Amino acid sequence: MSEAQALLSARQLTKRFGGLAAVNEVNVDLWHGRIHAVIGPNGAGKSTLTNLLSGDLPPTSGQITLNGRDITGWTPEKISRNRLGRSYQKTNIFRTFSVWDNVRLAAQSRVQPSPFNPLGWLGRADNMAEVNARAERAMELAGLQDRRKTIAGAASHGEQRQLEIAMTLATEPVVLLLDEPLAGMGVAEAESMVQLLLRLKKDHAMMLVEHDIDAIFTLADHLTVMVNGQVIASDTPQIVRADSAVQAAYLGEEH
Ligand SMILES: Nc1ncnc2c1ncn2[C@@H]1O[C@H](COP(=O)(O)OP(=O)(O)OP(=O)(O)O)[C@@H](O)[C@H]1O
Repeated sequence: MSEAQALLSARQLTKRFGGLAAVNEVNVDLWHGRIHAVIGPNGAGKSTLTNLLSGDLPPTSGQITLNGRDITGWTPEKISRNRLGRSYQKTNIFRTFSVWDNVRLAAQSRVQPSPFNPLGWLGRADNMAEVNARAERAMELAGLQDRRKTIAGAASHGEQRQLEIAMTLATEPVVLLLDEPLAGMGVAEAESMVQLLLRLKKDHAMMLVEHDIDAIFTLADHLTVMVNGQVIASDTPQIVRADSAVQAAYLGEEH
């Protein structure tokens, strides 16, 4: 990979649902060590864009490359094994399991079972050691070392969001797609999540779909604004903030 190559690139990415272009010829580049935030009003196409990049939805047209390889049309599992991780807003959490067991299960998902012995990894001590080490690193990175035994469903809202991120980190992604990690958080929880995202930024290429404008201006190097499936602005947050079309369409007068 050359220095000048984005880790993840989407070109002319389009998703149609019948007559509706939910994502319309969108270009995105995610670079190592940088956070690319995506904002837009409800229905703008942010979740659809995330789903396209993670392989959860096939695009109608356009191309996605990861580390220089064309991954368009790959399954989410294959994309995940190629080091793209996304968080799924709690839907992946086993609420009756401990925080540690959730992270460990996520770490196991990276071990690819052989088609001849799908449970082969179960008896392999070296695999288990690797899985545990990966889970341990993810717990530490996400700041959950003191919550190993906490039952996930009983953890605070903020801790559950940290857990989603830890589960994503357990697959050792280099590209991270995070869907509203600050949603529903109080001031203190949001501040600690911002600090976590700043730590993660150093070693990842990140896309952040987020509504919290203050957090975006703290975190993001690049800001894309979507409206009705289209990108109406994409530049540094400072330049985007000054864009009159953006102010009219999204940010509102208070910004
Ligand atoms: N599976 C689907 N089938 C049909 N239409 C869909 C589907 N998923 C999304 N849409 C439509 O595509 C458009 C974009 O939706 P999307 O959820 O991507 O927007 P969003 O920006 O993430 O919104 P929000 O902020 O509310 O989550 C919306 O008009 C939505 O109704």
